[in-house]
Amino acid sequence: MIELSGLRKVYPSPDGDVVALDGIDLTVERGTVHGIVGRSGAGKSTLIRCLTGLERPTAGTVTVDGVTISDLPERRLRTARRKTGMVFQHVNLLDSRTIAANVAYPLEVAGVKTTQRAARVAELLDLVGLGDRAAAYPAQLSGGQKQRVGIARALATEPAVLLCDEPTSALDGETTRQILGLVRDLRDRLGITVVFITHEPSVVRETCDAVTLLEHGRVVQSGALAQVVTEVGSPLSRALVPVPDVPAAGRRRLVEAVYSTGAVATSAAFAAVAGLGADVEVVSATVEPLGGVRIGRLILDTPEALTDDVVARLRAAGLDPLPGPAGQEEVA
Ligand SMILES: Nc1ncnc2c1ncn2[C@@H]1O[C@H](COP(=O)(O)OP(=O)(O)OP(=O)(O)O)[C@@H](O)[C@H]1O
Repeated sequence: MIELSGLRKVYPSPDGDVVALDGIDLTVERGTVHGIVGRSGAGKSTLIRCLTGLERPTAGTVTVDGVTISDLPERRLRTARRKTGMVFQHVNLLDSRTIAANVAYPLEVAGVKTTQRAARVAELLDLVGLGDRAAAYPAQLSGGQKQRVGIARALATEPAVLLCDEPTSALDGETTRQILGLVRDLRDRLGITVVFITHEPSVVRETCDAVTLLEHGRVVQSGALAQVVTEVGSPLSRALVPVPDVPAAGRRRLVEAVYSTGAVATSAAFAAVAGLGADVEVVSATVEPLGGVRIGRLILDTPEALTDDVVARLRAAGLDPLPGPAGQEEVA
């Protein structure tokens, strides 16, 4: 559905070139929600702008729904952009227009006839749960309702892809959950492909089917959510299934272990840990619900001499263990 190949974007600046994207290869499967995470400046927004065609890559290709948009001339790009809807953190609605007229706007621009427009707008407002607010004005809506209008407007031209740039970061917890529920619902009902930029691990856990971590314009880790969280010691496993900090002082050798209840029940994992004996201490742990299973992450404090045995026994019990570096370093 979305194919990025060797995508590179360099911004020239008086202090030297800024490499925002440095050779990104990425596939986003049709009908999935794909999270893009990474620190500020990692290149997330640049990636989204390349997907919309607003930004021309310095090198590489961007293919959306079979069309290589990075090669298109400007005029054809304008039509191709209708295949991509965008939702931002702050919804820019036209205050003087009703909700219905805001959602109708992209249809007017696309030249859709008035009668067809009215039917489509009603359908879109129903889809986002605002069927009864068509005549309201933006000032009369809550932040979450405005975001729903933004989503309806983004879907007006029946895009194959919905690009979401931090759409929930200005919303409270409950409203965020409702908007994330709506995004999943749209994926299921419309089969739309969603690319979702976020800073929040909980948003990825609740919404994404797959996730990509960017750092300095490069892909550090990418894959199905269930897969990346069980890659013990990986940055996405640690970020998405966090455990409380382990103070380094007084520790012996730390062993990190991960399991999924898809393969090992928590009771079996705990029994394996208990079987290691009183000399092995659990210093931090969590069990996080994720995609219909639960993911457990444990940090064990182990006598140096027992480390190999602990690793072997945890592995035999179906956990993925990773001994930390010898010495006092943290692995949490
Ligand atoms: N128009 C531009 N001109 C010059 N440099 C830019 C431009 N846009 C982005 N950059 C630089 O490219 C790099 C990636 O920026 P980008 O905005 O894509 O990161 P980001 O991951 O979206 O960050 P944030 O989470 O803070 O929005 C940064 O070093 C940024 O300063």
